[in-house]
Amino acid sequence: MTNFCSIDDVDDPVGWIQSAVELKKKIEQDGPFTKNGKSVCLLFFNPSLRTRLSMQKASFNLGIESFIFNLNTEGWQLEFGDGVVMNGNTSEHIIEAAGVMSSYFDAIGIRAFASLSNKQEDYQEKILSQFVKHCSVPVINMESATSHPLQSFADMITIEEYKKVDKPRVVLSWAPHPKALPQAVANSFLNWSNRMDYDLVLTHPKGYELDPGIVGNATVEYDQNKAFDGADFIYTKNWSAFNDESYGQVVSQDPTWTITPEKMALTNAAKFMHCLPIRRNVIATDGVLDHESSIVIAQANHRITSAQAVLQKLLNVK
Ligand SMILES: NCCC[C@H](NC(=O)CCC(=O)O)C(=O)O
Ligand SMILES: NC(=O)OP(=O)(O)O
Repeated sequence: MTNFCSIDDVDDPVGWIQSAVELKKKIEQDGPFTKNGKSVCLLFFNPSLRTRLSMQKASFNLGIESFIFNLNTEGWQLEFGDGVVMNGNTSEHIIEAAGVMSSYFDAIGIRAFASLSNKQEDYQEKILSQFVKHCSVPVINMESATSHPLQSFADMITIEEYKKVDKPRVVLSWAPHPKALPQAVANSFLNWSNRMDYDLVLTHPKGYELDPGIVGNATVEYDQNKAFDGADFIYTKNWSAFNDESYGQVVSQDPTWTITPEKMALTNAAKFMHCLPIRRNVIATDGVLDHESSIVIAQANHRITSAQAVLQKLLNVK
C-alpha cells in the first residue's frame, strides 16, 4: 500500500477489521510504549512559550509522552453550558471532549486565560472547572482565569534557592503595561507566598487592589519606594483592575511604576523576578533585566522543575 486515502487503497477490508480488533487487544496487553507508559495532553486556548516547552521537557525527562493541542485554532469550538441547544457556533460539548481525551491520556493540562469581560465567570473558573468536572483523569492548571500554580511553584523554588535570610522580604510590585492582563499570576503568587515564611509586601497604584481573600497576610503599601526599602526579592507583574467598576480594564499606565535601576537601589540588593514574557522598558528597563540581580532565566528554568514535580506526583512516576 502506498497511500491510505480511501477504502480503494485497502486490499482486504474485512481482514483489516478483524486484525484491528486483535490489534486493540494487543495495545491493551502490550503497553507501555514509553518508559512510564503514560501520556499527557496539553490543551492551549492561549499562547505560551515557557508553559508549553517546560511541560514537554518535564514529560520527556520522565518518559511521559506529551501531546499538544491548540484548541482555539485547531479544535472544534467547545460548548460549556449545561442543557444548551447546540444550534449555534459551538460544535462539541465539553462532556464528550473531556470524555474522549480522558480515554486517551493519563492527565490533561489546560491553559485558559480570563475573559476579563465577565468577572463572575472568570472567578468561578468557568472553563477549568468544567474540565475538572468532566475529565476522569487528573487536570493540570497551566494558567487559568484566576491562577497559575505551576508558575508560583517555580517562583517559590527560585526564592528558596536564592534567599540569603530565613525570612526574606518579598515584594510583589505592579508595573505598567499597554494591554489588559489577567490577575492570575499575581493571585497565585500571593496564594503561594502566604503559605511560605516571607515578609510579604504588595505594592500597586490605587485602583489595582486584588481580591482581599487572596491578598491574605500581605502588607499593602501604595508607595512603591517604601515597599522596595530593604526588599530581598522584587517580583514584578502587571494586572488589570479587579474591582467591580473597572474589572479587566487598564486604569493606569503610570510610567513611574516601571522598575528601574534607581528603584532597585532602594532594596537590600534584591533579586529581580518576573514570570515572563516581559515588555522591556515598560515593565522593567533594560538596566534591570540585564543586571546580574535579574534571575528571570533561572526562574523560568524552574518551570521544568515544578512541572516535573507535579507530573511525578500526579502520575505516580519516578
Ligand atoms: N503566563 C505568563 C503570563 C501570561 C499573561 N501575559 C500576557 O498575556 C502578556 C502579553 C503581552 O505582553 O502582550 C498574563 O499576564 O497572565
Ligand atoms: N510564564 C509563563 O507561563 O510563560 P508562557 O505564558 O510563555 O507559558
